[in-house]
Amino acid sequence: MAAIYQAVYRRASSLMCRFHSTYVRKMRYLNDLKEDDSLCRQAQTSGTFYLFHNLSPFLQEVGKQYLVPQVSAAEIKRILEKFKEAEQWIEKSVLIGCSDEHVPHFALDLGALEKSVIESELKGSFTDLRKALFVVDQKDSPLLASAQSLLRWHDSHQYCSKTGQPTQKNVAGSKRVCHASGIIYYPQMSPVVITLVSDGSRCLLARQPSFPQGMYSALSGFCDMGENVEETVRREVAEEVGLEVESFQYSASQHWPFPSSCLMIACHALVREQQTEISMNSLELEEARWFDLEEIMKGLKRKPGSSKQEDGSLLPWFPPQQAIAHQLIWEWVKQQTSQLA
Ligand SMILES: NC(=O)c1ccc[n+]([C@@H]2O[C@H](COP(=O)([O-])OP(=O)(O)OC[C@H]3O[C@@H](n4cnc5c(N)ncnc54)[C@H](O)[C@@H]3O)[C@@H](O)[C@H]2O)c1
Ligand SMILES: [Mg+2]
Repeated sequence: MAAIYQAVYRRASSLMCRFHSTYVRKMRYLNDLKEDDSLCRQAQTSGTFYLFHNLSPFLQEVGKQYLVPQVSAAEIKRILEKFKEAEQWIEKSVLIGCSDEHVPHFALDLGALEKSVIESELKGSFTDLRKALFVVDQKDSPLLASAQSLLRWHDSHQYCSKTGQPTQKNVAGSKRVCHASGIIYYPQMSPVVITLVSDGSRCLLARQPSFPQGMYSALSGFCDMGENVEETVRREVAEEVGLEVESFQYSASQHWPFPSSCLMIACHALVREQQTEISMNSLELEEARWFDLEEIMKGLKRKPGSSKQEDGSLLPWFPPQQAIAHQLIWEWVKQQTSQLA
């Protein structure tokens, strides 16, 4: 009966979908896969897989490029048969998207299997995400970041925090259930605000002790429970550099996988021209200072390796394109240069 119902449902939704755009149809299909375990299990047999090993994505180096291969289900099966555990491993995969033609994409972490065997079979290597995000084509970075975040979430939510019993994932990996308590766990992210403070003609960038040498970025901070974005912006700027935000404007957002699954909410904030003296919180930051337009333009042209001077000191450089801080700095430059024009 259930099978007949599902077939009728699929036929009805495919008829309805004819009137929808490619995007709408794709989103509806992904949602169906999340809701319907048997549909998703079937999709695993025709999908493609992005492989990870202990949360490091699999890349192939071709010439000077790093590619993120999509491995077919048949290829995965062939490799897994070497370990005699094929079926069990496919079950661990999580749905991360699909093509316009509805070929589903999954991410699969083969962390417990011998890394070198998989690497030599597929001619590539598992690469730390902190490197991978910055060497692959820019269109692939968000996919690797969100896939790793979802895999990490599953890895750290194997047990119910109330009963201590194992939790079970649905086939798509969009939730986990504790059958003892009935609690459903959904993947979580932490909202973080990243703010580029300006006094009208300069912008404020800072260094955390953990940053690579010479790199400066916009101020960032996790949202506290109950706060809205505006309150976080005002609090973080006050806490970290002792300034009061007068006005702020939302710019864009980005998923960021470090330290684990952040939703970065990027904003521009203005402080009063008369109140620009920085009082830095040295528990969080090792340096915070104002930069004028010329310094910013020079810093944007520098790469990490090119910032060292002959006397060993480092000239400032800023986060790469993949980080939303980069976009904030460019928006500020555009706004400043349009004012000058
Ligand atoms: N993509 C980008 O351009 C970009 C730029 C800057 C920072 N970031 C990210 O923003 C994140 C937050 O920035 P921050 O370190 O300045 O935050 P922060 O100023 O709030 O300070 C971090 C501290 O906040 C506490 N904290 C509160 N809630 C937390 C949570 N949910 N998870 C972890 N720690 C929590 C911890 O004590 C931690 O040491 C960083 O992890 C960093 O990766 C991204
Ligand atoms: Mg901070």
